[in-house]
Amino acid sequence: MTVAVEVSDLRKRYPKSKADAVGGLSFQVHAGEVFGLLGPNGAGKTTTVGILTTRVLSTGGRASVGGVDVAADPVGARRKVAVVPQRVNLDRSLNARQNLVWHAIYHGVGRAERNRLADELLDRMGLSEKRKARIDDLSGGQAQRLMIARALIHKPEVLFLDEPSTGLDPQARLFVHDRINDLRAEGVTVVLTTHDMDEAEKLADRVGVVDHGELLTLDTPEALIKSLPGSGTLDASVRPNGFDPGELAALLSAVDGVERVERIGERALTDGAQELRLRLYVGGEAAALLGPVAQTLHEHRVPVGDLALGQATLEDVFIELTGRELR
Ligand SMILES: Nc1ncnc2c1ncn2[C@@H]1O[C@H](COP(=O)(O)OP(=O)(O)OP(=O)(O)O)[C@@H](O)[C@H]1O
Repeated sequence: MTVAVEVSDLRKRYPKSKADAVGGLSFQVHAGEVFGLLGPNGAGKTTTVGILTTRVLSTGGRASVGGVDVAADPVGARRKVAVVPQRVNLDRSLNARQNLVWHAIYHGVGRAERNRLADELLDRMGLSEKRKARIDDLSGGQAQRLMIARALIHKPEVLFLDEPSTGLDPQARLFVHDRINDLRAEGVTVVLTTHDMDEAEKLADRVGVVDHGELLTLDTPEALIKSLPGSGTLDASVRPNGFDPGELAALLSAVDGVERVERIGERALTDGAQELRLRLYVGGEAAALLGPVAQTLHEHRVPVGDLALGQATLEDVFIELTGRELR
């Protein structure tokens, strides 16, 4: 197994800051995998990617891409990587195709090759008809696809994608996901930062969760979900019938096999009554608890609108690790 990205006891403290933005982070990304870097706002993801793409200088530890130490050889490291930032940073004085060609020139790609690659990438990103478009005339999704095309034109070994589908409509999001899967099939290593847990669960081979500049966990999405206490769930929609949510949660937590209960929402029913939605995390087979849970609610005269089996998700893992507080 070849290592594409290596971060070892990496640290970054911004000038005048009292705390480390990245505080001793260590992980490896394998060549050819899609790696999800997850964490709440301010966790240190952008700073870490900034160091790996040579835009931010670290204050301790080591970081390398494609075997090149980013601090010792930033020029060499830049050849190995490409980054698709969250905000559009295309050159507005150039049209869509010219943006690709100029980027290729910057990276020393020969004339015939860069023209061929620009047309091929425009086609692959569904932008052939927009080749002469001004940047300001592109939609958010088209600009994002053009930035991915630009990133790929010098054939990077590692592609960093910062929040690749924020602000995209479902079609554009699926298109970007398909292209990420294509890149994996071609052996390009992809490091994805995202707040979208569905996206991470669907695309990433492994994910690392960071918070306060430290790595909390790293594994495949499936393994992380399995490791969650109570990875099977039961979702119950009930009319509280005088019980407050805490009392109902306590009632259901007392059912043998229920590990914890979370309130996931409420809504007003057409007759004006409130309906409470609760998620029960269970240790064993969730289906075996359908009967006991229904029985407990029935005994306490709590009407049940719906009781359904579910499965914990990466979002549950994320919340369990990083808490519910706003950042
Ligand atoms: N240029 C800077 N100067 C000072 N502090 C900074 C700077 N950039 C980031 N920080 C701080 O470093 C910490 C980590 O920020 P970073 O942007 O790396 O987090 P993040 O995980 O990418 O967050 P988000 O999900 O919101 O993009 C935060 O506390 C942030 O306020």
